[in-house]
Amino acid sequence: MGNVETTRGGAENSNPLSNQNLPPKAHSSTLQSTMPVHSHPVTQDYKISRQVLGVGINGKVVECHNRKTGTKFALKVLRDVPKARREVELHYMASEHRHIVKIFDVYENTYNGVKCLLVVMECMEGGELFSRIQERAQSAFTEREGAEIMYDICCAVQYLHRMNIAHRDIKPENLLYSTKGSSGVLKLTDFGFAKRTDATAIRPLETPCYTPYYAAPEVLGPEKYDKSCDMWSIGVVMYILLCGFPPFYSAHGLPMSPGMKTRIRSGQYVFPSPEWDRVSEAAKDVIRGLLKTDPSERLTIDQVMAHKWITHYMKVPETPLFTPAVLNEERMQWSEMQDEMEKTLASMRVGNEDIHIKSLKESNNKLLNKRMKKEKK
Ligand SMILES: Nc1ncnc2c1ncn2[C@@H]1O[C@H](COP(=O)(O)OP(=O)(O)OP(=O)(O)O)[C@@H](O)[C@H]1O
Repeated sequence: MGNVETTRGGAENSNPLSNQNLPPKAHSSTLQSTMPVHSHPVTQDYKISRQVLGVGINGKVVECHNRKTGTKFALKVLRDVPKARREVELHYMASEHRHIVKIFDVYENTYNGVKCLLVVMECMEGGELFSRIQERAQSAFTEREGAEIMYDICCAVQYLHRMNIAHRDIKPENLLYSTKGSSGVLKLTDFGFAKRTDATAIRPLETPCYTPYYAAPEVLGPEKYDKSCDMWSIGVVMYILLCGFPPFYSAHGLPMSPGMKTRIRSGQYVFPSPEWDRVSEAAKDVIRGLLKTDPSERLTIDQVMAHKWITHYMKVPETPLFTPAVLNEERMQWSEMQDEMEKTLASMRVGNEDIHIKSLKESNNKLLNKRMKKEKK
């Protein structure tokens, strides 16, 4: 890290290639916001490389170079469906922030009759957050560095929440460094599950009914519920950052047990010895506030940003942490941890999609109708 400068946490707009603040070109269409979308072939402006940077469930990310400047970018290829449009739109809206991966250009091109969205992003060459900490095995990784990282992540999330956008997929794989080395900036990416939470967001015409699989969003209201999912994720990332293992292990060092999901839901976790012995009480206080099972009790991003451990991260003790060593010891279990976090995030989202559940009266289900008639008698 080591990037404590005045622009920290603020928006930046330095790239001349950016279309932001420019009106859409004559041959471009626009999405819901002012995002310009080019309809000419992406290959006119960028040379696409065979180098695959990553593959996700929604599409491939490959390396590309701007034909005029030779600058390297990452190109995400998505099938042009409404969900992808929402992803690109919300990511673009937020992409001016220093700690959010920047989108430079968007194209809508058709390949073999399939409409695609092609998103040109800054190329994140520094790898994932925890891979970088894992590489630190030889030098001490301190609580203060952990606090600085959390400050950066929280800045990005505060920016999103103030724009009424919930990310809903904050996890270690979506936190990437811009470059290798100490000048790398940590940024949040992958808006595949992001959602607008303000009243102007498009909602179904009818009042939605929510299925509370994970918690009760109707108690909190959908807006706050979506944001509270991000807060839970921040809590998990912070916990791992300070010790190297997730909060909901069956027991540190043992494989994930089937009961882990239940424990996540009931919020059972501990701060085991020796990893947590020297971690400050202030850090544990933030984690306790973030990992509350009841989303209405969980800290909001503004509350976290006001907490001394985050605000005064430069005063946090420089206690060496076990994190790099534990991450190295437990490489094998990392993918299981990722799966479990993914499943939990998914269950939180399922509880709060804009799902309209038909009333029984609207049902065309013959069996159900038969049963209702029986019950009336
Ligand atoms: N801007 C970037 N620069 C470099 N690599 C990137 C960039 N964006 C994404 N990647 C790589 O591509 C992978 C997939 O990207 P992304 O997470 O955006 O796709 P996705 O289909 O939404 O994935 P997921 O399955 O995680 O939801 C990432 O894990 C990362 O390794």
